[in-house]
Amino acid sequence: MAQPVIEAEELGVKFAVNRRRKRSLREMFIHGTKRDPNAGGNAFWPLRGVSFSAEEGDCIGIVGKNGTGKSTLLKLIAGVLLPDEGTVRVQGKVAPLLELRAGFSEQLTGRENVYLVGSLHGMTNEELDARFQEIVDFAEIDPKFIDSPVRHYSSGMKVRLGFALISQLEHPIMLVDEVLAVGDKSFRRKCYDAIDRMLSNNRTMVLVSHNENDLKRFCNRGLYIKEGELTMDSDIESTLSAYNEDTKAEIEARKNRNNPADPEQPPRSDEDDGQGGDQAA
Ligand SMILES: Nc1ncnc2c1ncn2[C@@H]1O[C@H](COP(=O)(O)OP(=O)(O)OP(=O)(O)O)[C@@H](O)[C@H]1O
Repeated sequence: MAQPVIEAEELGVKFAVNRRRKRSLREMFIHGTKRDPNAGGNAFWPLRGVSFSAEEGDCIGIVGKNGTGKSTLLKLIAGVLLPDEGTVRVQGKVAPLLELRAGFSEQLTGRENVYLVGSLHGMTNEELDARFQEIVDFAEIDPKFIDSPVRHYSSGMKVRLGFALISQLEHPIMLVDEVLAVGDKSFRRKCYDAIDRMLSNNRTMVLVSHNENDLKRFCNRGLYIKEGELTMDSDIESTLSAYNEDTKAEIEARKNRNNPADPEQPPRSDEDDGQGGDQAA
């Protein structure tokens, strides 16, 4: 039987009170060695006891409410965070499309960032020279901006340049965190084509998204993370149904709480589902 390309066992990470958590080299490179300024509250486990494995060619969608640990899971797979419990074993190189802003240095120009981040991911200068124009064209960065510091770029420009660069990597595993939500319509179409191309090469992808259409389009499997725990690992349709059911039940419960069966009480008009416009709910 083929070895899984990603294998997580009882994976957990803790954000601790007033204690410097172990940081990976990459994390230190991105954030420096400063203490986490938010490390003041109680210790908590954003993610705990997560076990799953992915085979070559799998495209796994991760769903769940905001703040339930989806991005944290991707960071653990990418090696950007180190687990406090359990293990994650990854077979092959990882192309991470997450925290692109953190990956790019604001002071450096678009060109410098492409060379720096590309080389950090193992591309040679020759490869970068050969692909540079293609990357800039894909990202639709106006040539007059490519030598400006990235801090002057819009968030869409940064994500486009990040996607254009990372999608050039031929690594067997891709981790994608919500980047499809950022680009405009025409850019999204190009991203879809690029992802289709990557998946047709039997690569493995893990995608965090709140967009049900994207999840259904690409993923064969779905993981549902609820309050830091993996509550479902199934086909994407069943996983989305379970998530949508829970969300519906939660909205109902909230409505009932805010609006108990009291004929005197007028119905509230400001209900929302608390998902900030999420489409997967
Ligand atoms: N570096 C950190 N230090 C402290 N807490 C953190 C850190 N990173 C994430 N968290 C917290 O961990 C929890 C999980 O965050 P995570 O970003 O994984 O959620 P998510 O499911 O990806 O959310 P969203 O759907 O909003 O992107 C949240 O409560 C978040 O505030």
